[in-house]
Amino acid sequence: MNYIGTRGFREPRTFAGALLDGLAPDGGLYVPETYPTPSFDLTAASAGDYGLLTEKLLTLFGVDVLGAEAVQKAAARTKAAFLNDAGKTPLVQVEDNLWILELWHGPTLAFKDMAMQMIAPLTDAALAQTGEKLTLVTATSGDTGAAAVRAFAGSEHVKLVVFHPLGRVSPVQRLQMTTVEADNVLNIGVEGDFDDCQRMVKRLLGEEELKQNGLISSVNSINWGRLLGQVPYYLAAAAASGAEKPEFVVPTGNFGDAFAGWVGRKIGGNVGHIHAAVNRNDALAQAINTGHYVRHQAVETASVSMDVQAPSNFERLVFEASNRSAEGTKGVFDNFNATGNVHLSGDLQDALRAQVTASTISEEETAQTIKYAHDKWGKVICPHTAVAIAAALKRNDGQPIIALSTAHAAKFPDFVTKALGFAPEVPEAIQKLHGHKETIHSIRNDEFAALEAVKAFAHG
Ligand SMILES: N[C@@H](CCOP(=O)(O)O)C(=O)O
Repeated sequence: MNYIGTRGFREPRTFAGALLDGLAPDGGLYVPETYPTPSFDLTAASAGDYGLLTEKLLTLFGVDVLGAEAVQKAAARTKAAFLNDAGKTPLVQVEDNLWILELWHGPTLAFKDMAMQMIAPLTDAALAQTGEKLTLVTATSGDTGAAAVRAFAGSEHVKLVVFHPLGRVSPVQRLQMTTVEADNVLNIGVEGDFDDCQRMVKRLLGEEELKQNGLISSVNSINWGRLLGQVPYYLAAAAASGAEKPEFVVPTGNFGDAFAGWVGRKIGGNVGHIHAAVNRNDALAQAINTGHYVRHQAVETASVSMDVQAPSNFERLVFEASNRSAEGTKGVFDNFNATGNVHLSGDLQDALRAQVTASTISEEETAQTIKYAHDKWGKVICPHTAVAIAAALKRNDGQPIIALSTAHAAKFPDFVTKALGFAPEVPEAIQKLHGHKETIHSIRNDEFAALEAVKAFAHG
């Protein structure tokens, strides 16, 4: 199993190569050369042990180049982050045809833990093979950074740099990143928004100066390894629901999670339609629904981790929807990067909509849905989950729907308290964050400043 780039890069890369590159050298995103066909029954496999399902999937996607031991360790760690306190698939049925998949039982109380806990040991194994050191640069609107810091803090061969938009992640998310004392972690606060941070990361990945000092990659969902860690839970949830091809409604920022669901369906899993639910930062939904892909300044919302206006994984969807046209994909994203305003062809629009649909949820609807979920089902949900459930309730036509619940409500206490009239219960993992020293290195919104900060840290 080899990987190729969405913009034409065709030198075969193994999984280990794609993991340690992050982005393809021409700026494209890695995808499998062809999607594998499992020789095992995906539905039956996922009804059983989540660790075993993950092991099989990782092997199917060529992760076994890193050895069976690394695959087993990675699968065991993602399983620990996935299962609920009772050791079960965290799928909760709230209506006849509506389930909530609670993906926040990992150490930082967000769905990012599953993939991050999985790729940390895989990264160690890949580095053990090459004997090299690695700097990971990562952009976050809150949850990715916290999960990455947790997974990589103290790692011997990895230095981790996390860029977050200053003042634009929740206080809990910030504390999860900035109170971890580890010499191999640098938290950078950028005077900008998430899209600025993500642009910096992509730029840094191509910096020759940094490459001279060792490998450089990212643990954002631009990295195929990150995305792969999010495929198993679609299969496990579909199996646990007992429904035939349930639709998944995914709260969406960088579009990695929704694309992972798409992959689950592509390889023949019991995964039905994928619907992306976005907040007011809805460039993705506008692109899919109107054909206009326009870059806007991100606005601040309650579902802060979804404040993304240039979702990286839209590129993978465009690549697949255009019958894997690297030329067409490159054209769309070169144009978007240069002008911030692209009109997608009618054929491409149709093809995109055949793969994924999308809708926008307002702040008011988000607050109302938090209240509704509590009053109707006794569930206290976070604003991101509320965006998904609001979209799911609008789509509910009697078809089975699984809405993804991506974070614990206590990570966003202010908005949830306002919506409910009382504060969500605070788990011990969050209580423990208070009273520690925070370390943040602030920079202006400037790529040169980002390069200087990473160089000083990576070379130090
Ligand atoms: N929602 C994210 C933004 C980065 O997304 P990723 O899936 O590409 O890591 C966050 O919480 O940081």
